[in-house]
Amino acid sequence: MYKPLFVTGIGTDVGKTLIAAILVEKLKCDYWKPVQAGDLENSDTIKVQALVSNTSSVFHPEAYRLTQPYSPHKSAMLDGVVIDEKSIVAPKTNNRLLIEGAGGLMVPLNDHFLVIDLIEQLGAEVILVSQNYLGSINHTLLSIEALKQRKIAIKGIIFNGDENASSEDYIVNYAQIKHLGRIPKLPTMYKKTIANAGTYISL
Ligand SMILES: Nc1ncnc2c1ncn2[C@@H]1O[C@H](COP(=O)(O)OP(=O)(O)OP(=O)(O)O)[C@@H](O)[C@H]1O
Ligand SMILES: C[C@H](N)[C@H](N)CCCCCC(=O)O
Ligand SMILES: [Mg+2]
Repeated sequence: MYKPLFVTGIGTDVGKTLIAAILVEKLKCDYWKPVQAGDLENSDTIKVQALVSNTSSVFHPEAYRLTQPYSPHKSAMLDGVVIDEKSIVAPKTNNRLLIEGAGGLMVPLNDHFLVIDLIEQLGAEVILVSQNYLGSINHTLLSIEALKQRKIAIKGIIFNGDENASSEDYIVNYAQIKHLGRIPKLPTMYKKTIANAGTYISL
């Protein structure tokens, strides 16, 4: 049986949800976002569901649905709840499960438990989403360093947006991880665009 795939990023807003949709469609796997902070009426689960065409992927309900768009520990506090990591248990499925985190790896879920701890708890392997901007080499290598320190398996890295071949080469050569592909800026967010974008990723 496959380990779950955990899609994390070098920060928030780097394109995890978009890339999760492309992967769910490509692999026909299930999708689960354990903690949604804010945007409940247009959650990441709703977005991915709207972009996926196949009918075998199952979209599992979030463990925590928080009303405010902040770091989950703060959103939880504002809603008067405390996220209990023991209650975040992967949904049962016979299909491969893709999990999307919130923000990057060191984002807190409560006062002692971070997204990276959740990846370990779930026994998942990681796909890291990076974007090319000035400063992104540092953010990317720090993320990889944290994963390696915990001996978390890294399936590879996907770059999102404009190409920067020299940065991408530096990162994969230095960190010795697999370049799984790059998703260009997509002009439209239709199901067909997402299905076609699967060809940009080797997995
Ligand atoms: N390759 C792309 N082409 C066009 N638009 C993109 C691309 N990647 C991301 N976007 C847009 O950028 C925004 C942020 O992307 P996305 O929601 O996937 O980020 P995220 O990493 O999932 O954020 P969060 O931490 O909130 O979960 C969205 O509006 C998304 O549609
Ligand atoms: C609300 C937002 N869309 C994300 N899901 C949460 C991002 C938390 C980032 C926290 C941080 O790194 O400072
Ligand atoms: Mg997202």
